[in-house]
Amino acid sequence: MNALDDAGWQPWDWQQRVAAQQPEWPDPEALDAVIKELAQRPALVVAKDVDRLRAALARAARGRAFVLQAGDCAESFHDHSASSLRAKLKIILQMAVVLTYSSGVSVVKIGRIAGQFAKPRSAPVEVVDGATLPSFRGHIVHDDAPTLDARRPNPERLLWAYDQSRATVSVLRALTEGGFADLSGAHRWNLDFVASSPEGQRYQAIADGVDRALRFMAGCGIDLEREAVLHQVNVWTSHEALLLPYEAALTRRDPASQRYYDLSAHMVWVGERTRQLDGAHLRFASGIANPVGLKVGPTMEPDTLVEACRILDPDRTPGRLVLISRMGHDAVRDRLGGLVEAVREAGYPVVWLCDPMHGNTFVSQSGYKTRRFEDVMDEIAGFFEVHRRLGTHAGGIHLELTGEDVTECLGGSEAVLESELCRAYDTICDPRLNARQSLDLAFRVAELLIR
Ligand SMILES: O=C[C@H](O)[C@H](O)COP(=O)(O)O
Ligand SMILES: C=C(OP(=O)(O)O)C(=O)O
Ligand SMILES: [Mn+2]
Repeated sequence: MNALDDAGWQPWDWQQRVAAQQPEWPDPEALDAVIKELAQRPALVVAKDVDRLRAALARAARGRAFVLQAGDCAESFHDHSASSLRAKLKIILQMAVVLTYSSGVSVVKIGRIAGQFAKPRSAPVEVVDGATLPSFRGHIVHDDAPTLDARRPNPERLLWAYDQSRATVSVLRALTEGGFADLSGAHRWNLDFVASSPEGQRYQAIADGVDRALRFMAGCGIDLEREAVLHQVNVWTSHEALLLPYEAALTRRDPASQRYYDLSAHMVWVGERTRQLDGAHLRFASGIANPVGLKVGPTMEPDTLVEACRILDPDRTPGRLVLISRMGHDAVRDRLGGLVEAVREAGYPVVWLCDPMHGNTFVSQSGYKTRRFEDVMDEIAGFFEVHRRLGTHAGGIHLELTGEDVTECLGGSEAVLESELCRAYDTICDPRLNARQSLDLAFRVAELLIR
């Protein structure tokens, strides 16, 4: 047992462990100054809302809700207009309506948003146009331009990421609490370039159905104005807790409960590349009261996963731990079952999500990092098959998507072809599903949910 296991947890004690995937900050004093500044800034979310998300996830752990966690691979400092945020929100709301309308299951909506800036990478360097450069690690670290100068880590960016996250949280709140997300407006969420497509028209029919249901309820004497659930929607925030100085600086002790909360987001997760049992990331995540996600890839062994559950959720609290399977479509049917069984036998009340993106990435002949829609769907289908066989709950999906009309993933009903990837390949990191592919996926997942 490590000496740390006996001591009380502290927000900075992860520093006694090895932290993988941290940038090499050229000026440690400048980083310290930024951390001190961040620690003085207001928290981005409040502990009460973190607890509400945990309660919602506890319902998913009991099989009573389905989680939709979605957003960019990496948020960008160059693209955070209210209109692109609105488009992101629209597609998430549309997908949730499709899932709930078709299956009757309530959907917990979580954005990869308002803090999803830092990226772990497989290799420390990349070659761009013949030049060898430090790999791009997200705008919270450096710029993505392919020059040595742009790729130098700059700690000031932690403050810029905080500022952008704060603005994003406030636009999100205005949209979700100010009428935009009212169910009676479900027609308005159809994005222009989606509306005339087959998926858009299929969605339109559902929005008509929602209207009819609302009229029916009003006709039965239910005062719809007073039903808050119809007018206010929660879209919780989440990101990978990768840059531990940023996370620790925004970790605060709740005066009521005396527990520590990472108030940079409602939920954070530990990635596939930083989930070492004796590493700094698990140590940090073990002590915060937030719901915590853990990516579970194809090399994970059942014993290791059970030990990670013990570290992250020793009290077996429903809604605390979210296991995000990202096996790849060709491995999910072989690898997932043993892990689900081991966790169940050990008695951890986790929520299982399927991330069908990160195990299915490849580089196209034309040099674009991409994913096939059919592989993504096949991994989700395999995930449902495994849970159905074991009698456990397929708790949700974790996706990289955007509300924009991009061409980053191949296939889908509009069939993006390899030759078209160059038309609108706008991501700064991994390829995202575009709005039509995302809606198409929601219809297909709804069919899996009701089967
Ligand atoms: O999600 C983002 C990760 O940084 C990414 O999947 C790793 O990609 P890489 O293998 O290109 O580094
Ligand atoms: C890096 C990511 O995933 P993973 O850790 O599963 O590779 C991610 O979700 O962006
Ligand atoms: Mn990614």
